[in-house]
Amino acid sequence: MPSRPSDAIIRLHPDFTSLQELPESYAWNQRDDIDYPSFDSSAESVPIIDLNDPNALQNIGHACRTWGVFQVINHGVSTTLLDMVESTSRTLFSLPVNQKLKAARSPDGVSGYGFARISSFFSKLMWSEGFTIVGSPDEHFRQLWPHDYTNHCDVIKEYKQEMKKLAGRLMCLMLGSLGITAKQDIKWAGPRSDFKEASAALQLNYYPACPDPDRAMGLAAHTDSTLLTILYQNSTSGLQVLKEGVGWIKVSPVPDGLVINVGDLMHILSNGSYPSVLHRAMVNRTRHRLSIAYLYGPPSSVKISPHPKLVGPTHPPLYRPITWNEYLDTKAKYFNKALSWVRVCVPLNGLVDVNEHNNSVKVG
Ligand SMILES: C=C1C[C@]23C[C@@]1(O)CC[C@H]2[C@@]12CCC[C@@](C)(C(=O)O1)[C@H]2[C@@H]3C(=O)O
Ligand SMILES: O=C(O)CCC(=O)C(=O)O
Ligand SMILES: [Fe+2]
Repeated sequence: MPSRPSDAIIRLHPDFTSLQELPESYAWNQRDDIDYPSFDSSAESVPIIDLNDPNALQNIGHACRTWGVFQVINHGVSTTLLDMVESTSRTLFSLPVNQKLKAARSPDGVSGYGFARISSFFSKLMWSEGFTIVGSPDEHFRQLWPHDYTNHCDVIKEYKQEMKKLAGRLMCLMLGSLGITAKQDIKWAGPRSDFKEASAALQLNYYPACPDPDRAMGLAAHTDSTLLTILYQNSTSGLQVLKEGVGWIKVSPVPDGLVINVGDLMHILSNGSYPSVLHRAMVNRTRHRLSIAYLYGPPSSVKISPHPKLVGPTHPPLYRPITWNEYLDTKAKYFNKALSWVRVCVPLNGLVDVNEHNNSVKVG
């Protein structure tokens, strides 16, 4: 037993660069995660959608229905900004462990440095570090870089602003492809349909190079509790998505592309038409990997429920109304079974939700 709480934190946050071999606590057996075959992009690949394409709305609808994930190009976010946010993230994770721990996420907090939140559902550790930003990054960044935090804060603030614009645009397209008009049908979209009151979190993920990548896990399979997630990944591949009936498919990085995941709240809002996507991150032997997830949801007071336009006598509402915070609490308790807990009717195709996988059992 560690004698002080800080020992426990340090034990869980090793200096990855000093490890020449994979410690047993990081060695996953296949059965520890969702066990399906993996394919590279030559088998089938996640759709890449050009937002300038006149058919973007239809293409997005098709991708959401069949994949729950797609990549976008020509999205309007500048390469310079993407480079800057990547550089800030890399600088952050390169700090000495003791410095990063000054901005550690508190046990009951959301923001700050820490290991993957979903770790508590697994007995094996994940080969990654994370930093969550909810609201302003100022306080935590001042702890990390007492003398020059302002530039890094500015980069994060600008990135969040640009992501919010893009997320609003994607909401209009995703809802539009379901026959829902943001302006008329979604009250909280606001008079300009810009979803100004939306909430969001930014999650920086770092996956160091790993001596034994085949036995390690960067981030275990999960769905995001969001309406949608916008993920930037650097040029090292690692993200995989589960395609029902096929297996794990690699999402290869596309220059300046952004990955869009359908989250659980969109699954609920669409009454199951757009299923949230199960995804995970694998690691690499020689190259580190960085990803930056913009997790986007409704304002805290808004209850998300199946949209009335998608509900009728033959399509009963499958989920009960729930706020984002209530859903996050459900997720923290039931993990990948959270959607089933919000379900009001027995699924038409059997007894479990499409995303419910029996992987929340402690292993090892
Ligand atoms: C808004 C949030 C979604 C998230 C939990 C959080 O409060 C902040 C971090 C998010 C994240 C990122 C990595 C995967 C994930 C499952 C996790 O453990 O933390 C998601 C959470 C989520 O979408 O449920
Ligand atoms: O690193 C990745 O590719 C996935 C990250 C992710 O799923 C998340 O932050 O929710
Ligand atoms: Fe995710």
